Amino acid sequence: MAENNTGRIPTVIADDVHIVYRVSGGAGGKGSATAALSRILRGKKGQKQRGMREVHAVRGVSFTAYRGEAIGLIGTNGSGKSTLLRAIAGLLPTERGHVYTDGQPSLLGVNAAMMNDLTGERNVILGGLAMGMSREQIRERYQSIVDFSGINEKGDFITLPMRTYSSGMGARLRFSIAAAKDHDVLMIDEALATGDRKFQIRSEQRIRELRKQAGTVFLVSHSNKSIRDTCDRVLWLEHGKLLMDGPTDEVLKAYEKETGK
Ligand SMILES: Nc1ncnc2c1ncn2[C@@H]1O[C@H](COP(=O)(O)OP(=O)(O)OP(=O)(O)O)[C@@H](O)[C@H]1O
Repeated sequence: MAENNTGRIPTVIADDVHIVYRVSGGAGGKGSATAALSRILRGKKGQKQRGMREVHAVRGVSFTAYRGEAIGLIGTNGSGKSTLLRAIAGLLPTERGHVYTDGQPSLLGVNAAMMNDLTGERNVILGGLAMGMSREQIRERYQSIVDFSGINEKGDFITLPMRTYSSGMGARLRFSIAAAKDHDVLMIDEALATGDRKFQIRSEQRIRELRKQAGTVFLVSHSNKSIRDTCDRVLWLEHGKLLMDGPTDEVLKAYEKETGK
């Protein structure tokens, strides 16, 4: 993208973005046996289903993110933070409005796909390949990824299947693989909350480095401290709407006043 007249380079532009989920939910709930049975009885996939419910998760959000910025996303549970990130990553279609991005943003969520039956070691290789690193780059960075994750601090865990890891260990490994690469736009969804404090400090340091390498980082977190330590700008979402967009201190102060935390 071209530089604008302020000299800053935009990396993500969200223009009046609306995201709507469509959920088929009968009286028994979408996961129940009766709901499944009624879906089968209703027939083919393409048919319009009765009882389809809409969740308007993001409602007219607009902002521009620039290179070198670390932007925190805050808001109470269900306010639309993860949905907005998934739309920026191109994983969800917009109902209305547009998202423009410079390059392919990488979304790192605590649920990022990893193969639980494979060892941590194999997952580093697969995860690296999935993020577009070459085999050579993965070989070069392998040890620093493992060291950064701290997985081997208490024994040789990296050669064990990932299903034997605690949720914090899995999240740390995912973050370490993603952070080994320089990203144009890196989006982190709550990854920091699952690691212990020592790991959080290391990841915050890495986020600051990624920013220096001219990328843009988005961080969804319920930890105001993580946001304060890493972000210079904060977007506050509530009920899918952008309530505030401004410098970290200003927005967090208003958020803390409103929510009491
Ligand atoms: N897959 C889905 N199908 C239907 N509705 C969904 C789906 N995912 C999220 N929602 C709904 O969209 C709204 C926004 O959810 P989202 O996960 O984006 O919020 P969030 O701000 O990230 O919440 P949290 O802080 O709890 O992680 C909520 O009302 C939620 O119920």
